Amino acid sequence: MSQLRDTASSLPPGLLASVADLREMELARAGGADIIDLKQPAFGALGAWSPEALTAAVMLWNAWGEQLGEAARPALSATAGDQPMVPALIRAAAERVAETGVPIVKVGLFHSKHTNECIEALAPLASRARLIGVLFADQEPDFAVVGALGRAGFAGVMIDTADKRAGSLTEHLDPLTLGQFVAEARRHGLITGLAGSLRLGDIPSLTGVGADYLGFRGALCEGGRTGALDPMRLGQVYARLREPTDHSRP
Ligand SMILES: O=C[C@H](O)COP(=O)(O)O
Repeated sequence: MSQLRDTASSLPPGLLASVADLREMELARAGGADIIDLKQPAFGALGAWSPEALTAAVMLWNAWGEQLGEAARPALSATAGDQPMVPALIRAAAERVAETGVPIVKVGLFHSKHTNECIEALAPLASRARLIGVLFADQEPDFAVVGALGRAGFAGVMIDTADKRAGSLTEHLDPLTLGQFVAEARRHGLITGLAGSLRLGDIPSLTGVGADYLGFRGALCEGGRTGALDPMRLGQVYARLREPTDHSRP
C-alpha cells in the first residue's frame, strides 16, 4: 500500500516489517509487507540507519515505483534513533532522516517532562515528511500526547516497547486500553500502529483492536530481533494477519 489506511476498516491490520539492510528490504517486499520500516535493531528500540544507507534505500524504493507502479510498492518509513528528549536534538535527528527522502519518519517520544516541547519542535517538519510519534508501552504512555500530535500535524502514532527485555506490548497493555488508544488517535485523524515484541499468538487479539498496522521485528528473525530476517517467519506473520480471527488459537 502506498497510502496507509486512514479510516476504520474491516480489513486486517497492515504488516509493518522492520528491516536492517537493503537485502532485508527486498525480502520484506517479496514477503508482502505493507510498510517497510528502516531500523537498525542493534542500536536500540528505534535504532537509526545511517544517512548514506537511507539514501540507498530511497533509491531502491524509487526503483520499485518505476518497476511496479507507486500504488503496488510498500510504504517506506525509517526511525530517527533512540534520541534524548531534547527538542533541538530530536528535531535534528528527524530532519536527518527526512532529508534523505524517506517519506515516513518515526520519532520516539520516550518518557519525559519535555514531550510537548519536542512535539512542537517537530511540527514544522510535518509539511516535509509524514511524522509518526512512537509512545512506549513500558514507560506508562500518556495518551494525552495523542491530541498534541494531531495538532502538530503528525500523520500517525504508534505504541512500541522501549526495553525489549521487559516484556511484549500485550504484557504491558490490555486490548481494552489499546482500543482506547486507537479510538483517541482516530479522533485526532491519526493512523495507528502497534508493536513491541509481538509474536504470532498476539495477532488474533490485536486484530480486534482496530489499529491500522501491526509492527514486527523479533518475530521475523532467526535468533531474535538483531538476527537476520527469515522469509519463512515473515510468511507466517503475513498469513496469520490475513486469517479470520479465532481467539482460541495460541
Ligand atoms: O516497529 C516495529 C518494531 O521494529 C518491532 O520490533 P520488535 O518486534 O522486535 O519489538
